[in-house]
Amino acid sequence: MIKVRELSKEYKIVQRDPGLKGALKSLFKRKYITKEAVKGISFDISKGEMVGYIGANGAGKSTTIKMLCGILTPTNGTVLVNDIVPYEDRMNNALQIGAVFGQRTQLFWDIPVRESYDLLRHIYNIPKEQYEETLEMFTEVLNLSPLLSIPVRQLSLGQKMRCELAAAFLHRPDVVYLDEPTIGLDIAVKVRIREFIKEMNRKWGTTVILTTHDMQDIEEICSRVIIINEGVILYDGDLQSIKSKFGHKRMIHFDLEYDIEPSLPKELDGIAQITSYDNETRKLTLSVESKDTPVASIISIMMNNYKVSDLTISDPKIETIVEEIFNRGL
Ligand SMILES: Nc1ncnc2c1ncn2[C@@H]1O[C@H](COP(=O)(O)OP(=O)(O)OP(=O)(O)O)[C@@H](O)[C@H]1O
Repeated sequence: MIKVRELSKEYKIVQRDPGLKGALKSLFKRKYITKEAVKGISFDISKGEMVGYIGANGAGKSTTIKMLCGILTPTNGTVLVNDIVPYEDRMNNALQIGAVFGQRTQLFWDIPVRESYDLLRHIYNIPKEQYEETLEMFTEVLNLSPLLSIPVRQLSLGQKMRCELAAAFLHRPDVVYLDEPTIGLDIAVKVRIREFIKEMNRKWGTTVILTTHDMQDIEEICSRVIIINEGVILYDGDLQSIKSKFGHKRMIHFDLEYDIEPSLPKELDGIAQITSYDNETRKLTLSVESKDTPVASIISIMMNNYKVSDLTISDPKIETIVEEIFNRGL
């Protein structure tokens, strides 16, 4: 369904000397540097797959998604989505895809949500009966009824995101691209959104490509992940193998009572690593291999060495896993 071959994208960035002189100079003589954001990547995605497209900030995720959507034209390589070249046939491609781009809206800012949907119905030429049936289902699953009569600008982030998702799936597209659909949302809304995406996939076999920094989104929704780093694909395969290799890691966050230059107690040499320390908030984060030493023992050693006012344990962030894959290999 989606075929990506040797896909690259270079951005040309204007270089400007500082100050007014620099600005004036650049009006007459422009200097460019080239940034290669995506470097010859290839993959296939079959109908109905739900794929997590992950990587650190600036890895090239949005650039790839924009080429898949047809918003950007590649510098080299090709994309085919259902035999359509998205950047050459944007109109027909738009009919077969839906998209949610984090903070941007595809709804009309000043009119009630229901009227935006009605406009989308006309844009996508959705048969009236199908539209009403779909909207009724979305209203129930995403709890939209209190929101439909409100203009988008008056909605909270979570309410807006639920409305955005409904808009992306309203015309029952074959493929939906979701770029950070749960960013900044509380856990209840995240759960509802994840359930909705899974339900649409079950019901209509929608292919979903999801970029997110939230590992939980990936775990709940995707069985396959593609990891990109500096424009190159590092891993393409099932999530389970990544988890069994790297899932033992835990992050332990300590709130220290006093600001001291933290160093790892000797007993934790080779077992834990300090990944960050902020001397203003006095937050210290350790990463540990929980399969080697129980987290409880590590905490107890730390408590003997530092005055700790609070602590939390979390799974590693995607960035940490990607960094580790990058450093250690697979
Ligand atoms: N319009 C642009 N002009 C110049 N450089 C750009 C442009 N858009 C992105 N880049 C650069 O290309 C690289 C990849 O950016 P991209 O937005 O694709 O990353 P990303 O993986 O989506 O990051 P994030 O997780 O922060 O959204 C970055 O170095 C970025 O600075």
